Amino acid sequence: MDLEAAATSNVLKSNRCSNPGNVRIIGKIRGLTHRESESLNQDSKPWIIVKNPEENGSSQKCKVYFETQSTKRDGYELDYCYEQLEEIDRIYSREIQPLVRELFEGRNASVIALGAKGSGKTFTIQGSQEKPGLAVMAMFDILAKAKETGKSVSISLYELTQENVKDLLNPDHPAIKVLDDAHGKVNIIGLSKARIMVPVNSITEFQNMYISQVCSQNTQKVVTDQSHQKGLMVHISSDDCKMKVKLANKINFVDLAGYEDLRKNSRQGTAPVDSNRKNKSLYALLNVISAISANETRVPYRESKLTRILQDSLCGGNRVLLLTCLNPFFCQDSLSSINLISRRQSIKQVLTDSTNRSQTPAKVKKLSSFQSGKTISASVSAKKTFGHSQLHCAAKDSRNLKGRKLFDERKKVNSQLRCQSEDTSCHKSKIPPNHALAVAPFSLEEATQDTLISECSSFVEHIIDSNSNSDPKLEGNTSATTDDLAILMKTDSKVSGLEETLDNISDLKVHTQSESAIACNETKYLYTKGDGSPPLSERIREICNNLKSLCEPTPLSIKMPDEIATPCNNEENYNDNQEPKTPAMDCTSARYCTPQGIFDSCSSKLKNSIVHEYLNFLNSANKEELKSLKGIGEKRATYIMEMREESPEPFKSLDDLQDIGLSAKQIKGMMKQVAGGLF
Ligand SMILES: Nc1ncnc2c1ncn2[C@@H]1O[C@H](COP(=O)(O)OP(=O)(O)OP(=O)(O)O)[C@@H](O)[C@H]1O
Repeated sequence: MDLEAAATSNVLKSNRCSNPGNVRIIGKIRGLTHRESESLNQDSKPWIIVKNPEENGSSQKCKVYFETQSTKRDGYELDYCYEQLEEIDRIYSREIQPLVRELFEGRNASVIALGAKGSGKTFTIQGSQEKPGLAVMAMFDILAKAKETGKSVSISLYELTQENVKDLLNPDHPAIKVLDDAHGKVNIIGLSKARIMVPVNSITEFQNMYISQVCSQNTQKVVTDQSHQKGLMVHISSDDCKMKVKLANKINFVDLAGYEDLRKNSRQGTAPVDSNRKNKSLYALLNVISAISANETRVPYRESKLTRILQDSLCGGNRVLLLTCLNPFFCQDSLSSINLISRRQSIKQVLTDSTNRSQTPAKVKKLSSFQSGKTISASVSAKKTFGHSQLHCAAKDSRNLKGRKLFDERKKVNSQLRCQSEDTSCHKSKIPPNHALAVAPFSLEEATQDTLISECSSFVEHIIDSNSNSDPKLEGNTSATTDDLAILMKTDSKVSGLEETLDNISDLKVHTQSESAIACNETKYLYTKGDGSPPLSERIREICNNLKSLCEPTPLSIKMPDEIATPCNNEENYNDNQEPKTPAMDCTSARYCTPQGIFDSCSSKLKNSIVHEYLNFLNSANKEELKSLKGIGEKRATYIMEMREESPEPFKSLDDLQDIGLSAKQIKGMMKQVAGGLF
């Protein structure tokens, strides 16, 4: 493995082992402006009351209470909250200085300011020429340390408007692209740092560059009233002669767009879609942080451009500081934002506690759940605890909250296989979205077979994933290409009875020309030469049997839930070289033996296939095709096209149709129309 690949491997390795303790959530009550302090009544009570850990005594957490809180709740929990009169210098020395120190020890960091409009985010992060903000203070220290250690410092400045990234150091440059390279590492293509280094020699030079660029964009902001997020990336690099690889660490400062409560906006008549877009980066960020805190294997970095840009600073042992800025006077958006953040804070706590208490059993449970094809894991069970409350609290706005996906248990179950293939480091299923549709949009037979093939390719990706986990040589190889598969094939040595099973799959001649079928053939090759672990062969058998059962008048077998949990060291099952036998049908359950049971099983598979193809259609059809569907007119079709620009596959389950304003009843009606049209 060359050095660059080794470095990439380390990045990917660190992506996997996140430490929940690395996320710190703090608050800051904005100081008063001159005008506010002049008009302030001496007798007026403070709106926000803070009880920091030292005052709390027994508690390690800070509690924030609001004077005008309508509901009697026990305050909002944060790690710490800085009061109105506390200066930014104090936040710097307590929160940022340690991050700068760690930056030079090889740890990335992200400082993200969020909160309502006018809550002091820009003032705290960027500051002004007279009163430098946290980023400027950090730069001062970074330059001094870089001089000491002989490292070079460069910066990138960007602005995110909706999902478009703009290079502030070179505003004429076309939109920046955020892409994965062949190793699954994020590349920000076109951003000044990536093209030309922008070295920083002095703090004045930096301050001029930073404040002037961001301020010029602020002027635009007033004109367009679009949500802008501003980001500063400070890169520290050094040439390691021995490794001949330029090592770089970075600290990010992000000033998020002002948070706007969706409920308030819908009451005021603002389109929920617009508000949703404004808050999208925040929701996506919180989802990522929740997933990292929960030690999830799949972290939804792809939900927004911001999380993609920050990906290598959020993952692993890197530090994240969420700074919640609060308005000193009543502000509904401040209340909503702290509510949102503190809920994540308690999630973080729940998950950290549960992870600490049962680290080993959790791992075992996760492994066995994967082997058994179930999605039960320690983190999932922990997630249930908060997922429920999240759903409850956001019930009214669930249509608008795209970021809710991570907390939606129903979706979690429905998208079990999809989640496997969506691991950030893995490639997605290779089926082109409109492949099946190009022939016949809702061909049941093809649809069903396609789903199974897709299941098969997802499964291949998971194997690659698990191989790279278990084999240190292959660690980080999660974004396997065909070449990577070939390497895996060579390294593996034994398998039993799988070639024939896979031959059966190819005999069915399902989409032999499609990329997904190629993926299956690769799997076959992989298993033939590979170190196929017994539970995997059991899974292949299951897929094969599913295919057979769909192509024959009478199903050969019906998979019983218990069967999946076959122990992996069962030699009787796996050590034979015979053709895999169709598992005997367990007739203890009358349900699966009766014609009714068999019919039910087949129809549920067909139903899933139709849904799958329908979603594929929505994710790939052109506007005119979309408009041909019941319930989709010009407006919805346009919105779907826009959604696709932000995310290539916005519809992952039927529930996602609620994002375009369809009710559950309408969705059901649409599906009835589709299924009814077949007969
Ligand atoms: N600690 C402080 N002391 C005095 N004035 C402050 C303080 N923090 C912020 N301000 C003032 O409050 C106003 C709003 O601050 P700022 O622009 O930083 O808010 P913001 O959250 O970035 O707003 P937006 O979401 O619109 O970008 C500014 O005029 C700023 O000078």
